[in-house]
Amino acid sequence: MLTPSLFYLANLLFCLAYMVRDMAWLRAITILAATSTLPYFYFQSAPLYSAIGWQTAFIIINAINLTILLLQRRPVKLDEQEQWLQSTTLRLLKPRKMLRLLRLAKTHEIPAGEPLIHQGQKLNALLLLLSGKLSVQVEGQPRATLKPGDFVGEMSFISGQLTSADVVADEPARYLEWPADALDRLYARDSEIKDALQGALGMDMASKLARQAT
Ligand SMILES: Nc1ncnc2c1ncn2[C@@H]1O[C@@H]2COP(=O)(O)O[C@H]2[C@H]1O
Repeated sequence: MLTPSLFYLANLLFCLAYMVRDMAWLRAITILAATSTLPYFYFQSAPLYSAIGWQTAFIIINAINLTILLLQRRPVKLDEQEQWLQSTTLRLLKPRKMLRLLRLAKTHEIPAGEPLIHQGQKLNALLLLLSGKLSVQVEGQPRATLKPGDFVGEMSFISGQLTSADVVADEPARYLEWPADALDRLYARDSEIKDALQGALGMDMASKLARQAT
């Protein structure tokens, strides 16, 4: 009597699993449901080993995927600089995605007075200023000042054209540099990062326009 009831319960659990939208819950309930079928198959007049084998395979597959999902959902630890980026320029990216993006970047430092970008060059990179101050000049005329958290070289990165201005360090500066081809490869692999980074670039340009208007 107990085993048919367990089998009935297992099927109800399968129904519930197919109703939930969260993948971790779906897998957890499926494991429970599949486990509940095992006594029913075992305590038949002749144990149904083939059914037991298949249910065990489903349990193992779901358990492996559930473990991977839960590991991916662990909270991530961010250092001070990462926390700052997460609350400012890269806030559209989830922390784990942001770390994935940051792993592709190299950090550079330049002294005051040093040029970072020459007008008309093929930059093939996207930069993000971490500290210091940069001035943007066209034909020697000042156009804008860039502060920590601003992207640099984003115009040529987006358009694929040559750089639109000279960019010079007003004070010692530290910045991140992503090679454009590494970002292209990441874009192809992870559309969530692509959408979030494109959103961040849009917000960056909007804030530069707003600064220019004041
Ligand atoms: N008017 C502006 N305001 C702010 N930043 C600018 C301006 N013009 C150019 N830049 C920056 O200077 C960079 C020069 O290279 P890019 O054209 O790739 O990207 C440009 C921007 O990052």
